[in-house]
Amino acid sequence: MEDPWQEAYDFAVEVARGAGAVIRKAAESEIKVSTKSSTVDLVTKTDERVEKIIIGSLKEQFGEGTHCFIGEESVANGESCNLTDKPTWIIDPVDGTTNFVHGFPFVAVSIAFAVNKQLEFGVIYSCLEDKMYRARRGKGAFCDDEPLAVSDVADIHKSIIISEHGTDRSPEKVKKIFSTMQKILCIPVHGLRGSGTAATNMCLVASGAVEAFFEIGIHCWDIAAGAVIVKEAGGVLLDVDGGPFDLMSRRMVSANNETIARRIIKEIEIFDSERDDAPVQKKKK
Ligand SMILES: O=P(O)(O)O[C@H]1[C@H](O)[C@@H](O)[C@H](O)[C@@H](O)[C@@H]1O
Ligand SMILES: [Mg+2]
Repeated sequence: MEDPWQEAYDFAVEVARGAGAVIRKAAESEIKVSTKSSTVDLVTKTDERVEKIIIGSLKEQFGEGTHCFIGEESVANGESCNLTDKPTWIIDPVDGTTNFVHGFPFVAVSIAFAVNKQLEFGVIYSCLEDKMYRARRGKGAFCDDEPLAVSDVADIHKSIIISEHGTDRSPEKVKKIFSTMQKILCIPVHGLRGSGTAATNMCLVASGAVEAFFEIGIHCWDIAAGAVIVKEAGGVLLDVDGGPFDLMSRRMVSANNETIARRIIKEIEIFDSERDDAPVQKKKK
């Protein structure tokens, strides 16, 4: 078959749009909040409901047996987080749950699709802004129907860099995060930013609004769709140690070019973050 995944890509766009409409509606009512890995790792009924809607629609369309699913809330409820060679959907139903809870206006639905562990496409619907970002491997990245291109800034002094604080507040990690940010700010760069959603941050790299986004502690569902979008917009993805990007490693630098990425990497104070695909019995509580 010449183009086996086009139908899946088109369907993912429609599913993401529908999921975003559910989130927008839910944002109008009272939001009940629970916590997951820490007291600042928030989850709501909407996260769970939207994930069920997305996975339910995908299963109905493509069948249960042939496709696999890695979803943020399913993993939180004990399902496996192993990426195999099978066609696999990687889903963050509400990226930016803290923003959603507080009414901070960046919340995204993130859906990616991988085959043979290679990301084939990514769809990110920034649902409060009503912007649909999408990219297919080898076929370009778009916001709505406009092609996306990363910024051409090569001088770090003329850049804006995004990072986030994540949801692990152990003092030694927070210290490293702030020390890294301080060093980057003092390069100096034009500014540091953060939208509160990794998916949206990657769209900002892809659209040229910022030069880079890096984070340690994110999960595969936060960045899988964004990884395709950044790459197809002409950007680069690296590990925070300068090695190749590894989707399951929970760390990443995405940038408009390698010069900017490697300049940031020089300043990053790396800390341990257990891999998404770590064997379950070995996972720390
Ligand atoms: O809002 P969720 O889906 O939990 O994802 C956020 C993640 O939990 C945080 O660690 C990151 O800093 C945010 O950028 C994520 O997008
Ligand atoms: Mg997320």
